Amino acid sequence: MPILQTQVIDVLKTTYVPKLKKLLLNIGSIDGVEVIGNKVNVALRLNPLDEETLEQLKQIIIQRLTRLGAEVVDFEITFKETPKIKHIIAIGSGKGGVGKSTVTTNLAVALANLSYKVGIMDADIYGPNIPKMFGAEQELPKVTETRKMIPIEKFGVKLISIGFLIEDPSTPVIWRGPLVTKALEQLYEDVEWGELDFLFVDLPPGTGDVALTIAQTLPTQYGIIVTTPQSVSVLDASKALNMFKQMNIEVLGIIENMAYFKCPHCGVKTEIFGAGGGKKLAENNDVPFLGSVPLEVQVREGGDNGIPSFFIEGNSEVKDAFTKISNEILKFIK
Ligand SMILES: Nc1ncnc2c1ncn2[C@@H]1O[C@H](COP(=O)(O)OP(=O)(O)OP(=O)(O)O)[C@@H](O)[C@H]1O
Repeated sequence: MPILQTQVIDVLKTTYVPKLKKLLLNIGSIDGVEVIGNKVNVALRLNPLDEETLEQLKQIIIQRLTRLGAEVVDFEITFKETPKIKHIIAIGSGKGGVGKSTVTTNLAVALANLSYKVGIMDADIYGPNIPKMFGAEQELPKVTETRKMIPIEKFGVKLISIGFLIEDPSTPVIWRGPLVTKALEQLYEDVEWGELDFLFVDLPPGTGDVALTIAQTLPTQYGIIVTTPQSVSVLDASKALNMFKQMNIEVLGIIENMAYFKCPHCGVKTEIFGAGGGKKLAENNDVPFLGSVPLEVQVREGGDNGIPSFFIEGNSEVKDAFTKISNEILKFIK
């Protein structure tokens, strides 16, 4: 019986990579398969692998193709270049609307302002807000000769978002499972990030598929949780925190957003969403409390007008809050 190309592809699709316990297709792609009589040529493009794992992987493929009748198996393996990023920090929240994108935006510009090389990957593919927060909605990333996207640069931060690539950001993206995985992989791997000190990943709210995919496809080291002081938000935030822990992502800490409102006329502080929820969450879980950000009209206006509130003149409490939180982060990682 002649060996069919489709049979070889089926074998490759169902091959697990030893040690990593991932399917071959989770760490790369099949570039080509050629069958000439009993000889099979396999071309693969993979994430970098150590020599031992690569050798074991080849042996597994050879064994399985031998069972199909192959007598000679030749490999042509190329490796993907992985981005040169020192620290990947995922920003999550339990509930939507607590200010996760606002916090991501302002932390990124605060660190860029300290001369760090910073990027944001907007992984909120169901509601990408980062382009709007940076006033970059009309931008379209250029593509290099090697088919990599060049991030849009605003306020010293490199940005990639699905929002740049869909025609109408108000139309919800209704992708599921494998398409989401592919899109997230591309938003990370097929981007000319250059060298970065920090890549912030703005996750969708909650503990769904995207967060899991990020943990599996990106070498995410750290997580930050954003919550309001309100008890429902804190309860959901604790689920997000546990999700990070289960995925072996080190929790850098909790940020409490919309912590209080200071009346611009009389200076009285009102704790609209209650007080201390974020701090308590941090204490109960033995993770650092990174700081509080006040509720301010300028923050909302900045988000709507595409100017990060860190840059708004006279907006010192918010700027101070983000400066302090950035310094806390830098204490843990540099
Ligand atoms: N500290 C703040 N003061 C005033 N407005 C704020 C503050 N933080 C966030 N906002 C506003 O609240 C709204 C929601 O914020 P944002 O989009 O950052 O939340 P999110 O948690 O990323 O939401 P989601 O992920 O559900 O889309 C925005 O209009 C934003 O400008």
